[in-house]
Amino acid sequence: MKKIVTAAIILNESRVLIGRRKPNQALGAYWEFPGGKVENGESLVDCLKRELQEELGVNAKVSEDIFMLVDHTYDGGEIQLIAMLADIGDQQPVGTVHDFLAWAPIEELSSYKLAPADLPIAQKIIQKFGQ
Ligand SMILES: Nc1nc2c([nH]c(=O)n2[C@@H]2O[C@H](COP(=O)(O)OP(=O)(O)OP(=O)(O)O)[C@@H](O)[C@H]2O)c(=O)[nH]1
Repeated sequence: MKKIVTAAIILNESRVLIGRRKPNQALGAYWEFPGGKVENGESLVDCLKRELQEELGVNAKVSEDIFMLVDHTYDGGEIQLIAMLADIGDQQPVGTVHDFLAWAPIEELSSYKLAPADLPIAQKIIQKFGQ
C-alpha cells in the first residue's frame, strides 16, 4: 500500500531546514525535509505537527495548504510525499532522528544529496523563494 508521508518546508530568511538520514537507514545519508508517515486517522497537519515535535522538539504552525504533492516509487514501495509550509518562529530545532540538521541556503539546495522524491519540491522552493 502507498505510504502517505508529510514533509515540512521550514524557512528562515533565505534558508530551509533539512535533515540527513542516518547512514544505516533506508535512503541512508540522503537529506530530506523533516516529517514522516501519516498514522491511521490522523490529519496531514496533525501528522506533521507530531513529527516536528518528535524529530526536532519544536511546536510548529503548519499550513493547511499543500505546497506540493509528489508520487514516487522506491525499490521498497510507493510513497506519496506531501510538502507543507511550517513555521517554528525562533525555536531552535534539536534533532533526534537525523545525524545532521542543516539550514541550507535555498540557492544551494540542489548541491545536497536529496532523497529522489524531494527533488521536484526543492526545485519549486528554489523557484518560489530563491533570489
Ligand atoms: N520525512 C521524510 N521522508 C521522506 C522524504 N522524502 C522521502 O522520500 N521520504 C521517505 O518517506 C518515508 C518516511 O518514513 P518515516 O520518516 O516516517 O520513517 P522511516 O524513515 O523509518 O521509513 P520506513 O519505516 O519506511 O523505513 C521514508 O521511506 C523516507 O525515505 C522527506 O523529505 N521527508
